[in-house]
Amino acid sequence: MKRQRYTNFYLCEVSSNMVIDATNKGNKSRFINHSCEPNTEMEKWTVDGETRVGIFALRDIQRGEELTYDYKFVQFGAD
Ligand SMILES: C[S@@+](CC[C@H](N)C(=O)[O-])C[C@H]1O[C@@H](n2cnc3c(N)ncnc32)[C@H](O)[C@@H]1O
Repeated sequence: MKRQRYTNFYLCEVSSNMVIDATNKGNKSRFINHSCEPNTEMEKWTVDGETRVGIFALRDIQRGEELTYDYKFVQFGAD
């Protein structure tokens, strides 16, 4: 990815053995940016034995307002 000069990353670690990679394909939630004061949060549910991930509002959100959530960054390496 570094070699191809990607600057936006679309990886979401759901659990220690599950990562959603929305680099090439995904729903609109792939465009939600990070904020330390987010207006949404991500919740992980188990429905009929399957893992589901949902984005839920933390407060009223105005029409046209950017959606954000806290990525809870984990840095791998210096770059
Ligand atoms: C899941 S994508 C979010 C959508 C992306 N901004 C886009 O335009 O496609 C994650 C990437 O967006 C950028 N990003 C997300 N939140 C940011 C922020 N608060 N400040 C600067 N860049 C951010 C980073 O490049 C990150 O790798």
